[in-house]
Amino acid sequence: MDLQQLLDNARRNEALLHRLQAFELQLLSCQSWSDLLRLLLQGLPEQFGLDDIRLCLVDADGQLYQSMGQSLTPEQAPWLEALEFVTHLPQCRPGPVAVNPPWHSGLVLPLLRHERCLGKLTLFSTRRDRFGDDMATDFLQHLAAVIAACLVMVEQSEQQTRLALTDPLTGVENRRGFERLYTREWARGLRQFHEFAVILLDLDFFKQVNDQHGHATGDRALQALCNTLRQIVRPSDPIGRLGGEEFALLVPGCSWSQLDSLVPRIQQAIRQMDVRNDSGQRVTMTASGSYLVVTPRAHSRIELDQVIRLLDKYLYQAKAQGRDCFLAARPPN
Ligand SMILES: Nc1nc2c(ncn2[C@@H]2O[C@H](COP(=O)(O)OP(=O)(O)OP(=O)(O)O)[C@@H](O)[C@H]2O)c(=O)[nH]1
Repeated sequence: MDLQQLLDNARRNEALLHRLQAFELQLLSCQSWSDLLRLLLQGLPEQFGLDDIRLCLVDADGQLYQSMGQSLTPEQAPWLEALEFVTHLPQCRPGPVAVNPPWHSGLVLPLLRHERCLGKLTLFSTRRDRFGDDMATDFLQHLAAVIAACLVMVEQSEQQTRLALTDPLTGVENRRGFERLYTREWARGLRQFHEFAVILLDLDFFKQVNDQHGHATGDRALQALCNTLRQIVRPSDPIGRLGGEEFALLVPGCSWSQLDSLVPRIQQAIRQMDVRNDSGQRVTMTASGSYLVVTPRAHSRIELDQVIRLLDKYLYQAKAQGRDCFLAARPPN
């Protein structure tokens, strides 16, 4: 190799190093799955002229997939399909890998954190000479180590966010969490011209349950209520605890006629809940509530607070009508 070639190589390496350093800074500023996955799936190929990348992640208990699913917006959900989740990954060494057409060269980088393998990143190119046996991979291994650290960091940050949005007793969304999902559903409804239902419900005579059977029984009743609701709606349908014993359900794509059959099923399931007091005796429960269908419109945004205020009025009437009663609310124009 002559001097000119050596200089050219050195310049190329320096440029690559700068790009890697800039990319690492972007990685380190990621706080959510949305930031990190956008950077890895879109930024990495763009900024390094790669033809494709594949990210494989170890997710033994499905928690990682769930955490990403909860955090990404419905529009970002296809990113999950672009990732590969495995329960176990055999040790792999960094270096070139055999690839199938249309790719002509590939490089695999294990994502290691404190000697634990979190996954692997594979880079693909249509150029045969892009990833060869003689290629130095130390820069890229460093990048892989930063990616691994960011995966751990973002997972922790997402856990904190989740905790801040979750009701600790029942595990459902708290008011802020429910509001966030309502806002997301409103935006989705606007884009896809679809409606969604909101159901507000409140356990009847709950103070008596606490007074007669103790607070622990009351807590069990609230947990049983949430488990019951979870079994009736789809796993992805948001359930929120808005306060004490007041809960709300958001049911995407649910029409008035579907509510006509869903609401009685909810009432029936609550009547059948198996809540026991400290002596093992069954405590029967009922709930009252109100419901409406929200149709998002571009010109007038209806906030969750407005919906809940309206539903509260009907809930109050339902209670006044003797409880174990759900009323349809007249939606705002
Ligand atoms: N066990 C338990 N009780 C709670 C919790 N949060 C609120 N409560 C109780 O919920 C009860 C609500 O009572 P009220 O608002 O009078 O309503 P109610 O007795 O259900 O009467 P109606 O709603 O009119 O049928 C109060 O006794 C609160 O102390 C909780 O996390 N655990």
